[in-house]
Amino acid sequence: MTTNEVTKMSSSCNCSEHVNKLNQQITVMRKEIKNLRQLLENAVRSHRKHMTSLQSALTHFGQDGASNTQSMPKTERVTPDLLEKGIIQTQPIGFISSCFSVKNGTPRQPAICGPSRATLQIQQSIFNNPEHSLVGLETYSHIWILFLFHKNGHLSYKAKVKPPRLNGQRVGVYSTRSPHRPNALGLTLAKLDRVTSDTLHLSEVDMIAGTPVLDIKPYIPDYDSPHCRLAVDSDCLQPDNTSSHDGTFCAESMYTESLASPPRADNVPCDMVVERKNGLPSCCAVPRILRLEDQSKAEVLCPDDSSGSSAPKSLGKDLATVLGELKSFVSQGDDHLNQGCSVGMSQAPDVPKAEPKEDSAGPRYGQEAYSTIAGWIREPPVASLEVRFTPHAERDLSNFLGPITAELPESNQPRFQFLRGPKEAAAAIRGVLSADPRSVYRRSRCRDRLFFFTLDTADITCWFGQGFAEVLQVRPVAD
Ligand SMILES: C[S@@+](CC[C@H](N)C(=O)[O-])C[C@H]1O[C@@H](n2cnc3c(N)ncnc32)[C@H](O)[C@@H]1O
Repeated sequence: MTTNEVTKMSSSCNCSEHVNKLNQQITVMRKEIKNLRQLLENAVRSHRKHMTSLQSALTHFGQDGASNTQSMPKTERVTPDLLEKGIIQTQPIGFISSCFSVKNGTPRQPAICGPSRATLQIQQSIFNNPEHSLVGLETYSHIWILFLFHKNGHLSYKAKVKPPRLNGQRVGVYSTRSPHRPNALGLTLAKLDRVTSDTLHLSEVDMIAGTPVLDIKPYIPDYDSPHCRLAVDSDCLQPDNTSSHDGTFCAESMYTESLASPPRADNVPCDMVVERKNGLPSCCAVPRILRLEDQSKAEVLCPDDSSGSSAPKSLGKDLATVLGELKSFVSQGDDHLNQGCSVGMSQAPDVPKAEPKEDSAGPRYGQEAYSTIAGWIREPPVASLEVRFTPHAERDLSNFLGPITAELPESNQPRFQFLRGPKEAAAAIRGVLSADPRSVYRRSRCRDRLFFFTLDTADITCWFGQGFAEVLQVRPVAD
């Protein structure tokens, strides 16, 4: 309805209430038109960008397009001129097979759902012998996975986004892990359970089945965690140390021994304990205090040592004393010790809270924190939920078996493809639901509605109440 029509109507019926209503409707419609225009503009902008990239790629690869990269010699997929412009024709090294088939109900970060399992097979089109590319990787417990958010549905993005855990508040896209970003690239730190030939067996993943993987790299705390970098650097600078002053050299030397999967001591803040290997410090994001049979080798990092030095202090004390010291150190308010550590945080008592730092210069080595994170990561406005199962749902779940093994031969019961059994599935369901997987819209507008998601071969039905999520039914997926 046009403004003229509204005016005409108002003069004929002279009913001010009616006119007010119509005016309100017009305001709403105008807003909607504005939003639509914005969306359209974004879509056109994004389309133009992609056309430009495509055109460059087409020019380079010939008019039949670059999609036939499989038939091209591997070395010719990227040429120096395009590479220099930041344009590469990506080719997935493999595709994820995972226990999550759709985005809904997939953990927002790998750490919230430990048992989430997946496999990744390296494609033959990448290497003639894909298994060769994985030699040595089995010595690492975790790997970085770089992947494409191929199911984003659209390629549009905005400079500010509303992370679900921030309950509607906006922040810059680059301060978040939002899937909707200019180059739809995801980064996940996954646990590497084992390697068989050309296949990686993973857990702690947040990627859906079919996700194209562009690259993998070993997770090396000495390079990737600022806490560990400090440990390595400070030790390398000791005058009596035979290694060079280069932290890289130092870090590589100490990893000549392979790291067996260390047991976790979740009650100890990570990155605090340093174990010596080959006379050099080996720090780990997973604390290995339980492995320190020879306690004379144990060292604790004291980043705010009054001497100003951040060098490790030798302890040579028993485990209880070490733990006591760590606890009191933490409770004194040295909140920097835990920042940046994600392993075992949920179980860690006395974990200090991370506040956003006001100092724009940021932390400096040997002075303040090694790394800082936004306060809402650990203290989001959206509280985590208690997760319950109805007796009916528990019975449903107990019917499931893990994948076929020698101990679990064929049977008529429903089976999981990835998860090892009902216990692991229950833990995964708890992980997904306790983090409240609903969108902000659903959380605020669609209360008490049923929520469905698929985990491995099970369809889960649940509902959300005040502060809890309750699983009502666990059924084998229809197909
Ligand atoms: C918030 S992102 C974080 C991913 C990664 N850890 C990161 O930081 O880049 C995780 C969410 O992305 C979505 N997702 C996972 N795989 C996807 C894919 N292939 N395409 C689109 N969305 C995906 C799921 O809904 C999941 O909850």
